[in-house]
Amino acid sequence: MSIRYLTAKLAQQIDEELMSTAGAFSLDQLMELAGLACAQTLATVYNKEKYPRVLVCCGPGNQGGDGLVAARHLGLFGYKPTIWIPKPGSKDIYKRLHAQCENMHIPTLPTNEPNLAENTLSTALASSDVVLDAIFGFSFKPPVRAPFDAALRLISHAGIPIVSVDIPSGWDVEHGDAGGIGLNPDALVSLTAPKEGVRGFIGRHFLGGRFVPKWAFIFYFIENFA
Ligand SMILES: NC(=O)C1=CN([C@@H]2O[C@H](COP(=O)(O)OP(=O)(O)OC[C@H]3O[C@@H](n4cnc5c(N)ncnc54)[C@H](OP(=O)(O)O)[C@@H]3O)[C@@H](O)[C@H]2O)[C@H](O)CC1
Repeated sequence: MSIRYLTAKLAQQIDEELMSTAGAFSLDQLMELAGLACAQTLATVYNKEKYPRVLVCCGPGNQGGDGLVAARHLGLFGYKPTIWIPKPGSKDIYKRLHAQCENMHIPTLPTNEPNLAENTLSTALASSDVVLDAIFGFSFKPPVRAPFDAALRLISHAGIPIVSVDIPSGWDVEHGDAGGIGLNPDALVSLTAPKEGVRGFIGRHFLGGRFVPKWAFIFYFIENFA
């Protein structure tokens, strides 16, 4: 099977195309599908009886929005999610998604003061069973800036399973873990399409060019390399 790689730039262009052409998908729709798929993937690999406490780590971009959606669905599935979102994005959509989680009494870790934030994250990791890494996606540009640099180290050393969305956080989208502080997830949830010749793998998006329009289906699968 031949595999072609998507560059970060192309992934962003496809994203824009999906949302800009006639009959286009809205960001809300895409994020809802993405977040639901992440929650379903985590639930497939880590059952709620053994891994009930999920720490959902959210970044400042759209991937953080995927994380907020996933937290809501995980709550509905019977997990006990907790949200870590140190730099909430300013877009209205993130505020709405976060409010939905708050309405479901899903706790968010306090992050107003840097040291406290780090201690709080450490404590939360110690009382979690699995991390959903929704920190950075295809718009990440190394090197990792604070507070995410310290957070990635803490998450890496927590000794609990990590499920990453799209790209392990801290990895350069096209060159892998060049900085050496990227996460090494146990499972990766990749964007792909439901056709042959299309696969996802660590650190990269793979999409056969001819299937690009079908990306609208946003089919996810699990690449487990534990
Ligand atoms: N294609 C789809 O169907 C969908 C994909 N989705 C998900 O969205 C992400 C891509 O979202 P995007 O907002 O473009 O980018 P990211 O989530 O990766 O993050 C951008 C933010 O991260 C900050 N950033 C970037 N580099 C660093 C760094 N080195 N240190 C700290 N912070 C960093 C960046 O800040 P800037 O100041 O640099 O602008 C942004 O705030 C994709 O991967 C999917 O998961 C959507 O859900 C829609 C559907």
